[in-house]
Amino acid sequence: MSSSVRVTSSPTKGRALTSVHTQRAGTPILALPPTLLLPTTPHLEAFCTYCLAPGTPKACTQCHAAYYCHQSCQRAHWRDVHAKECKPLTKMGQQRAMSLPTQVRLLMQCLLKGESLDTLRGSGDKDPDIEMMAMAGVAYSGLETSEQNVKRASDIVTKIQTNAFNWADDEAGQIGVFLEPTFAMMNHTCTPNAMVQVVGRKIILRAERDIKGGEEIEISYTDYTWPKKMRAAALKSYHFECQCSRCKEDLNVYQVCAATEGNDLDTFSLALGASSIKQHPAATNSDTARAASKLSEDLCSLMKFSDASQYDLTALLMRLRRCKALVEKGLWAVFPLPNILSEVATTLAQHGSFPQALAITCLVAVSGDPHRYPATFFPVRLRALYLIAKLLSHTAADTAAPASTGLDSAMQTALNEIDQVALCQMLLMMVIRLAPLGFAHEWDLAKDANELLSEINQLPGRDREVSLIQSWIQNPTDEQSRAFFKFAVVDPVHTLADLGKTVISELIVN
Ligand SMILES: C[S@@+](CC[C@H](N)C(=O)[O-])C[C@H]1O[C@@H](n2cnc3c(N)ncnc32)[C@H](O)[C@@H]1O
Repeated sequence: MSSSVRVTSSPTKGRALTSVHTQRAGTPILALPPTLLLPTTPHLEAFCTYCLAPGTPKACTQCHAAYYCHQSCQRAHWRDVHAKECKPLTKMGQQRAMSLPTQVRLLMQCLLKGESLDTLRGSGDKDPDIEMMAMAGVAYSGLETSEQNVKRASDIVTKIQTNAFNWADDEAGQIGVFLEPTFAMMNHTCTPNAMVQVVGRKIILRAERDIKGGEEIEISYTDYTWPKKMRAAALKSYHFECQCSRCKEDLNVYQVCAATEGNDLDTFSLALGASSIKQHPAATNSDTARAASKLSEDLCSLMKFSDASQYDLTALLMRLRRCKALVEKGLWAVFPLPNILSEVATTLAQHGSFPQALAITCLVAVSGDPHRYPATFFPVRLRALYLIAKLLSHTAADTAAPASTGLDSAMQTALNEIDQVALCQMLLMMVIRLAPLGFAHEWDLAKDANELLSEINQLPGRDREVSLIQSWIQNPTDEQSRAFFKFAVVDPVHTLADLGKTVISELIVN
């Protein structure tokens, strides 16, 4: 166990992980490889079985049920577990192996590796589903289905259910599960002080706000922006009822954001100042607050968690239209609106409608993300910054051509008035600066940002702008830097975000 944390006990939650020292918001507290890691069954073919990198990995030529992005991953996975699981998977046939529930496949890995997850606690549940999974895992692993083996396997299944966490890809969302004994000591709250971030094949525990020495480190096992009922459903397999303020008072994202302390909400934020984001009517007016929570509950079934590559614009727009009440009330941060808007932006970009995608992405980045995730370094927020930069690199060519017909005039005027190059550079520098300290070179998003930044930095004749940008990134909090950041980043993104509102109104009407 690292010297920065220790295991303590909580009167109501069992064991807990506690911070030994004060940790500043954003600091990586732990970085560990997972003990068990697997893409969930629907994602097996699209993510490397060993490192979970997205792409078109190649199947193991024996079992065709494990996929690798590179030979090095295949070799490492072979040493880790595949040497033991390949034969049983081959024996059951590709079709059955590829449709095994994720928990059964994890159980097989435990049984074949002789991993009993000793230090972890299970629920001790004995329901028929658990027994079925245990029987299947034992039989598929080639072990005798004796009472003793099935009992041991049932125990492992309940430990997996209680201690495995979701592995989230920056782009595709929750695509895998992992288990790691120190991480498994952390309890849940929907108002966490820490978060788990995936970098390469490592899991990083990062302070989400300032944590004092002796304070319990708590993470959220679900996306805490989901409405209460949806969070409760996601927590069901952990067998407890969350007693946090977000749950007890059914607070919406604006109310939680208004109560958030211990974060620098201003530096590197696209929102117009910490005080303004805390003053949203859904935080200050109880009727609007209740309406926000109610609409979120009513609309949560609209969220599909589909594969980003398969968005269907017509179906997506129908879902967006159902969110009309949220749009009309300006509740841009309330689930599922920002999630659907991000899907709409991705789909529009896939159809080549870059200006519209840009405007919507800016709207989510200024009016959704800062309220949903108050920490400026939250990966969802950094991904939006990168996307804005990427989309600007597409629209820049359109604005450069005076006879462009691809842009409507308001967008053309707005883009012409912006120094798009400086904006891109500064957004990308924010992504790199806000990556977990010491891991920027390993984190895919920061690597992509660095690559795009290197291309843009080669543009000639920009010495004056480059020197202003350099002094801003070195001293982002001094008065001059703040003014420059507002002028070069915050104001232009807000102008584009306002155009995003028009784009959405048109999409809802048409
Ligand atoms: C990943 S483990 C966390 C460590 C656990 N407390 C232990 O003693 O091993 C998850 C389990 O911790 C307990 N737990 C986590 N968060 C809780 C909370 N907010 N309230 C009550 N119990 C909680 C539940 O029993 C849950 O199934």
